[in-house]
Amino acid sequence: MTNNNHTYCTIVLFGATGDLAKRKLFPSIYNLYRKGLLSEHFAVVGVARREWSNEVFRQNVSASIKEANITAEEQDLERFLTHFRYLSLNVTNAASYQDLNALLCNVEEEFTIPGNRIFYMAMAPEFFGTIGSYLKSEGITNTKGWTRLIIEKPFGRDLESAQKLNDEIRHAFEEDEIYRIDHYLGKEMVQNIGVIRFANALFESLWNNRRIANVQITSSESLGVEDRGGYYDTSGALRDMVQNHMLQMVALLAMEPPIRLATEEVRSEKIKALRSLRPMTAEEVDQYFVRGQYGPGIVSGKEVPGYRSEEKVNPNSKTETFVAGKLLIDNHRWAGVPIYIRTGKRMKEKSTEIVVQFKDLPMNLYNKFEEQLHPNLLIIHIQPDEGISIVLNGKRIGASEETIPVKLDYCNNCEDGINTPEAYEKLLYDAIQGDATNFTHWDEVALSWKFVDIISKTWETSSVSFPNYESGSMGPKAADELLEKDGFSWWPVSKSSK
Ligand SMILES: NC(=O)C1=CN([C@@H]2O[C@H](COP(=O)(O)OP(=O)(O)OC[C@H]3O[C@@H](n4cnc5c(N)ncnc54)[C@H](OP(=O)(O)O)[C@@H]3O)[C@@H](O)[C@H]2O)C=CC1
Ligand SMILES: O=C1O[C@H](COP(=O)(O)O)[C@@H](O)[C@H](O)[C@H]1O
Repeated sequence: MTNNNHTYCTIVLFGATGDLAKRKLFPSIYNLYRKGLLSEHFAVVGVARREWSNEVFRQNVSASIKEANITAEEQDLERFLTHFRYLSLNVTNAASYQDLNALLCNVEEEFTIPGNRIFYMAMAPEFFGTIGSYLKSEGITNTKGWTRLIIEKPFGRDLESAQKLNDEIRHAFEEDEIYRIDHYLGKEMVQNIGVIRFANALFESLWNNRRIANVQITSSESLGVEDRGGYYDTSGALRDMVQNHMLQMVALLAMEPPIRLATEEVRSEKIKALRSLRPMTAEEVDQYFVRGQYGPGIVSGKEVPGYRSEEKVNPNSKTETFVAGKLLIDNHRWAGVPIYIRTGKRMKEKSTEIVVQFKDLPMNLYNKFEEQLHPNLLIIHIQPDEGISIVLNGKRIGASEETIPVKLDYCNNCEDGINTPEAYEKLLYDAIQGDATNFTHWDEVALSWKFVDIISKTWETSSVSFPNYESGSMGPKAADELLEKDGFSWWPVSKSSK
């Protein structure tokens, strides 16, 4: 064996016949393989109830790779598929875990894998605790190698249920063996936030309340709830997007520089940032947060139904499909700087973007005195465009001394021949390497739930008039008023600003 044998492992995929496995995980594993980031010493054992044979499983894996438009050499794909095994198993049946153990020992011998096992829970969260406890009680975590648990969202639906779930999985796994996925942390430009901040004197010296007027984070989606109405109607945008992805981006933007890039140092700074979020009282929720639900409208030229007419959604649903909020971070660096967030479904376009608006200069030498200069902006384009723009003021060409805003654009995903790896690909690779930096620590999860619980509890008990925004718009009017009260407005998201 070479020195890399610490990465030789078996991925046990619970929920191997499901949507996530098909759309994201199989294509990601294949991409790692074809890039040479996975040695031949690996195996994937798919687990689900369906009575599939190894052959049927492999056909499905192969189809999912082709559907993901990955160019696959037939021979290469065939070799890749020999690493896949399938076991029909009901995860609630303790006895069948012995079959799993036998199969794992088998593939470990065949592919010379030293007992390293990743358990990936791509299943409904109600099974996470059961699987965790059987993995331990049936001796499957008892191997000569390492064991790691990758766990999907949602991680609970409030602090109490998240705590219960965490206690259950902690019976079988130590905190440092648990990899809680937040796929936004695998996105190229989310990972770039740290580099932009900590590798550029230009920004780090300005990254404080003396220079920054406000920060805006938008994650808009043009899709509705698609076929996930059943799940979404019990969740809503606050739990689905704000508790995890949005607050993770806030933490990365607000944290202090870590002393090193080690997992525990980065996490500890993110935890401090989340701890500094100003908590609200129930009475203050409406002052700081706005909720919305989409009605019918037109998206990309097509008529679409309102949320309440979607499949598996209660026709009188009070579930929010849009959230905007104003967050304050009570520490020395950020005191007084509002961080605005907004996210929603069936909005005008799909775009995730961060805008940092710098404070105006104390006086304007140019233009007319009563006119403000255009504020300097740093825009981090997370998706679909990936890149950075900086908006500065320049001189209008010609004799006048007038200034005009000038936009400097860097496009990350425009480089020829470079395909940004899919978030899941990067996160799977990290988990195989044992790098948990881009996964969420329990303390981050707990602090995020603590922050959103007060909002969800207040909303559950108060009345609301839904729908309150048209599909294809940028959300309810109240979301604009949230900023107008502070003298600001939302900067347009990428496509509409070009
Ligand atoms: N799909 C997505 O894009 C995303 C999903 N997630 C999360 O990932 C997880 C999985 O989601 P998704 O793939 O969409 O869900 P699916 O409903 O598509 O898949 C569920 C899987 O669980 C299996 N399963 C269900 N009950 C049992 C059982 N008792 N024993 C063994 N296997 C069982 C099903 O297979 P079978 O019926 O054959 O038993 C199937 O493989 C969820 O936690 C979800 O929130 C997170 C982000 C995005
Ligand atoms: O976790 C989730 O994220 C997606 C949005 O992810 P993106 O990578 O497409 O921006 C969202 O649609 C889904 O509701 C939510 O569960």
